[in-house]
Amino acid sequence: MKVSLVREMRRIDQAAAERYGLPELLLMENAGHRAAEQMAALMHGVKGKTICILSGSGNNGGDALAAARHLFNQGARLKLFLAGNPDHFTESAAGMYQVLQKMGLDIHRLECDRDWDRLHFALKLADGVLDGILGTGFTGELRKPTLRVIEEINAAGKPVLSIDIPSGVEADTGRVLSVAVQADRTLVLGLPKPGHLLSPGAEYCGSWTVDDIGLPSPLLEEEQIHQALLDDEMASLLLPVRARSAHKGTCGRILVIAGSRGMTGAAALAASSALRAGAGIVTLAVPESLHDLMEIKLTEVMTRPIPEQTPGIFGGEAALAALLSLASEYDAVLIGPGLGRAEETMELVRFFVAKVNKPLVLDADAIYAFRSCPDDLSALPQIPVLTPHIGEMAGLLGVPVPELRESLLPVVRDAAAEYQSVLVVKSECTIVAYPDGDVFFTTKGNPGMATAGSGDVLAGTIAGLMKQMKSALAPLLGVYLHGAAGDLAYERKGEALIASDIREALPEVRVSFQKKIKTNVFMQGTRRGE
Ligand SMILES: NC(=O)C1=CN([C@@H]2O[C@H](COP(=O)(O)OP(=O)(O)OC[C@H]3O[C@@H](n4cnc5c(N)ncnc54)[C@H](O)[C@@H]3O)[C@@H](O)[C@H]2O)[C@@H](O)CC1
Ligand SMILES: [K+]
Repeated sequence: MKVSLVREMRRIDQAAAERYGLPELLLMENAGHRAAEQMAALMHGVKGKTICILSGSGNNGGDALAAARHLFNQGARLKLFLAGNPDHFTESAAGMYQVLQKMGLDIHRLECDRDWDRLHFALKLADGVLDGILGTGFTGELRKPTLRVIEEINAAGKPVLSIDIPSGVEADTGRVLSVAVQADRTLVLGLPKPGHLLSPGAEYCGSWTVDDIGLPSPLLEEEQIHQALLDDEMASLLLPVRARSAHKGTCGRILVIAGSRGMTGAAALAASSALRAGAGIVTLAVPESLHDLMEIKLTEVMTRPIPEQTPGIFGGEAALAALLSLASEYDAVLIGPGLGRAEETMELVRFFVAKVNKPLVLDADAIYAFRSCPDDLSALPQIPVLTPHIGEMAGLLGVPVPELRESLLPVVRDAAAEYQSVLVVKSECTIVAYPDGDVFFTTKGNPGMATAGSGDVLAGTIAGLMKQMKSALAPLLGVYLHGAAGDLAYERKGEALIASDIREALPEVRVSFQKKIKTNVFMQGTRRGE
């Protein structure tokens, strides 16, 4: 499913009217009808229940006013408030407002203290709240009265359904500069927006469902929209099917360059995750003094000692020559987990990646190696995949983390183009950005995955997939499988999950996903046969 920016959603809206003859009022009516249905689901029926409806004067308010009519028809008792100016109603919202007036429904304005008291008590007595104050038309800081309404809603603690997006969340960025409605559910109209996915906005949405409100599907699948969800549908298209004639060589020979004294675990996790992702052969290159230890630690992963200058860390010309010669025998290379940040190691990383011409994943300290020279990334012989967490991404860009978070999507998109790299930026919602401008948002994952080694497992998973599919697409499937494995591990271990639990859940996720795909194909087949 695509993810749309506000201007793209407006363009879709306009095209629906101009190219398909679907007027805005009709879409609003659909949105209102769906919102009433969702409200009934949230409240386990609305008949005889009191619902407090907050409407703004934009089209988000129009949706709420349309919903009000349906809820009234279904026997709900309504308390309607206008958190906006009736003189500023959009044409469609004004249309919905007039219908309610003709039905004899009172809509209270919020002007004097008595009005605010009325709102306060209505919220106190309500069984549920419908939030149609602000939608995609809102950016920046809230005006004072709107801020007060939202604070009243949140303080009441009633079940809340937000229409399109919780009021106060900026749709393009997920920013919440003042406050936002804390929704239990959000009915997303048309397509999800970045604000439903990125923090902090995502945390205000509760569970969300997307409804196309009757918009023609060709508009929702437009090629000009360059954001998409990394969902089951996309993963099922990406998942490679292994040929019966496959052997370990065809499934990928992956070289992992990782580890230093004190960080051998990162190396072991990354290498073994590459195998769990289905790679045929994985070799872990480590500084020679750590080699014997790694041989004991790992069974299926092969190990190679690399000459060292300083015990237990990578560095020096002999190491560079050894790594380049070794890499020539492999299909893809992962460099970075647990390398440490010694200057000789950083130098080795920069020389190595400038010379190696293989599908390449740079993780952790290998990303740090480019901190003072990120532009060098664009001159590499390959388009590397970088897997920074948000702090590492901010470090690479030389901006503070809060600043990066505020405009994560455009900044990461620009950086991917500028550095000619695929950026996998890990956070509550990991995003994958390609140099051509395409950006993908994760739908899987959980807070339990914020644990040491989780990133090593992801880097290994991506590298492990690189020969099994088009290497440029491996980050997408890798992020999806890692997130899904993390969810499975979370189900079993909760917040006590550790990185190897994610790795060990990878096979099960892949098997169950393969089964699902087969069932779907089978069902499509029988439907076609009918
Ligand atoms: N294709 C679609 O997605 C459709 C969208 N519709 C709805 O239309 C919404 C967008 O409508 P609009 O563009 O009219 O915008 P909104 O209704 O989201 O917001 C506009 C209102 O917000 C107020 N506002 C703006 N900034 C403010 C601030 N800082 N503090 C307080 N108030 C502020 C404005 O005064 C205006 O009244 C969507 O979110 C959705 O709910 C639907 O009506 C049907 C079709
Ligand atoms: K809203």
